Amino acid sequence: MSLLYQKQNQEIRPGVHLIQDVNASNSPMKYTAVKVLALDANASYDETLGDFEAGIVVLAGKVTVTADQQRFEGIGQRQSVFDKIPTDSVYVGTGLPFGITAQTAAKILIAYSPTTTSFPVRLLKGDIHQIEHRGKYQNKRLVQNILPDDLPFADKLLLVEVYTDSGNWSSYPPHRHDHDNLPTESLLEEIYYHEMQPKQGFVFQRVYTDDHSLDETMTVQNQDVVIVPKGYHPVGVPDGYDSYYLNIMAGPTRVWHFHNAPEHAWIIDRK
Ligand SMILES: O=C(O)C[C@@H](O)[C@H](O)C(=O)CO
Repeated sequence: MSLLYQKQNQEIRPGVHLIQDVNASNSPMKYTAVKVLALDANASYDETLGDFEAGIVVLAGKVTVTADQQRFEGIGQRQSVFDKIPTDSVYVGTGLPFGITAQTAAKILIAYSPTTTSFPVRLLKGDIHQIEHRGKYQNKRLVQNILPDDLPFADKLLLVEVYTDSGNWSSYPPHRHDHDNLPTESLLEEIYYHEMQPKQGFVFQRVYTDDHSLDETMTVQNQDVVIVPKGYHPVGVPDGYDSYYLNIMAGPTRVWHFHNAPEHAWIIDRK
């Protein structure tokens, strides 16, 4: 089973390019799926959700999103994810149609999670995001929460953006969230959508379980996806390149309680 999905570029409608499409038909993921689209200016994409909720994240550019008779005009806050400005997103509940029209060239990520419980359509403006600076030494990262577990706007989906500067590590020390053992640990699948700056860069991501029955280390390039059905999932960023990733998490219960690998937990406690 490969956990790495290299970027594609397939024109699926005029001006709409499919960069990633990872779902239950081409992966072992049960709770999470993702689509990444690049839209030329004025291009449109639409879809009707089945038993899924979705988070439409405007990674870059400006778009108009319509959903359930609501219209969000000109949303999106940045030209590139590396502007590091919190962006706008739209939550769309189960069974609803939605449409996206690009006002400028745009890049969109659509995160999905299967559910039959529908929440109202909601615009998640970038300026409501909680920003966190985590870690010390070469373990520093900037976190922009889009749909964290303390915002009760979705049934399953959790969405977060993470910036890791050149030479640093994130999702580190290694942690897992694959045991359904609340309140200690929650079972959450996770999908990583990665970008790098400059874009010829690469990062390394390891996904492994305690018994090493799963232990893969991947070279990840711009616009690749890594799936984490289970296990620890640290990311290392080489010197000279900055990393961005967007995490989609979902599982039986919408709460993020993780377990740090005990042998590496000392990394957090350093003075
Ligand atoms: O803090 C980080 O480095 C980001 C990670 O927590 C990342 O969002 C993740 O792995 C969530 O489980």
